Amino acid sequence: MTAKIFIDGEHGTTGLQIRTRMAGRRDVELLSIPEAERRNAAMREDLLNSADIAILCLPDDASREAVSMLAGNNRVRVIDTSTAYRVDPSWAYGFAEMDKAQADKIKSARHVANPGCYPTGAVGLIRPLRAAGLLPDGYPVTVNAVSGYTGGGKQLIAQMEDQSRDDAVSANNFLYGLTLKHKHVPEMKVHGQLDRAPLFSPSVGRFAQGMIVQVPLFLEDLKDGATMESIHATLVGHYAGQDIVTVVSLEESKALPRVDAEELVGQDTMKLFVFGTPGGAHVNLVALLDNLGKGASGAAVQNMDLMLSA
Ligand SMILES: NC(=O)C1=CN([C@@H]2O[C@H](COP(=O)(O)OP(=O)(O)OC[C@H]3O[C@@H](n4cnc5c(N)ncnc54)[C@H](OP(=O)(O)O)[C@@H]3O)[C@@H](O)[C@H]2O)C=CC1
Ligand SMILES: CC(=O)N[C@@H](CCC(=O)OP(=O)(O)O)C(=O)O
Repeated sequence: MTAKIFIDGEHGTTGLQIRTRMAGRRDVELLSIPEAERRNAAMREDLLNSADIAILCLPDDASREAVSMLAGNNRVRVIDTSTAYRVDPSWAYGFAEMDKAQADKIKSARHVANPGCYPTGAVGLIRPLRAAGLLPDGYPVTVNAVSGYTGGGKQLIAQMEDQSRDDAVSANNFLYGLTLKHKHVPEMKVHGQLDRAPLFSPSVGRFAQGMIVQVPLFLEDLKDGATMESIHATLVGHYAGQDIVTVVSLEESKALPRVDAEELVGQDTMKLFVFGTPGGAHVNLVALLDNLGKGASGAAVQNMDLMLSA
């Protein structure tokens, strides 16, 4: 049977990338809204209610509005790519590799919240260490990251690419979220299973897609005896049995002169690294992904496929 999919926000950055990934597929029929009508509420409501799965690629408020347009409809399933429902316990968190039970939760869910790009990296690094008891209660977790500028959607893309605009950004690399209240902090805390909110400092570089997320750790403040090797082995064990999140071997990581934020552009996978020196005092956990791949559109398609496989 062909599943009817409506991408609300299909003409935006995330929506377009989902459409590209669906091209040529025979198992799905895309319901589409003309670009000029993208904000036509009556048309959107009609299309949303006609879909088997609605994928929302909208700002938070518009996502909430779309969900309210489906009130009373018990049939349509929803994947929301915004921040609106990511810590809502009645929504399944759409990070299938997060733990062994998550893929089945997504398969059977009516409502799936697609993770944020930065939390995909941060939760991917932190959660296995919390689950294994290596990262103790009270540990002050910090998360530093750089994203390609498509992470900021159409607005930031225009500011970075069109220098004639009044609000053009000329910087090649800038820090933001300087109040340390970024909207991804609650999501990192809840799904990273942290008891303290992490300190999160994001930045943007002058490249379209790609992302590096870093979680540096002091070994002496982890569970007694934690080493670079035991942390690496914990990550390897956690991600065994699937091929979307890979943990790079310590040998391979040791030989790397640098990590390129754009390495996984166009791919829907994520790589995790453990950097440091054997016997040293510190490790740096690093996640590498495409903000629009495993960080958004790739993950949404992965979640859709899980839901369709139920
Ligand atoms: N870009 C990324 O890397 C990631 C994005 N996300 C999330 O995905 C969602 C979409 O982001 P992104 O694609 O980057 O954003 P864009 O700004 O590129 O696209 C958003 C789209 O939604 C449309 N839209 C806005 N308001 C409404 C409304 N009230 N009714 C109907 N359509 C509306 C916009 O139309 P218009 O052109 O008229 O504004 C635009 O087409 C956001 O919640 C974002 O946070 C999640 C992870 C990563
Ligand atoms: C570079 C940039 O601006 N990135 C976005 C996050 C992109 C993302 O993950 O989006 P949502 O969580 O909104 O879905 C930001 O920091 O707000």
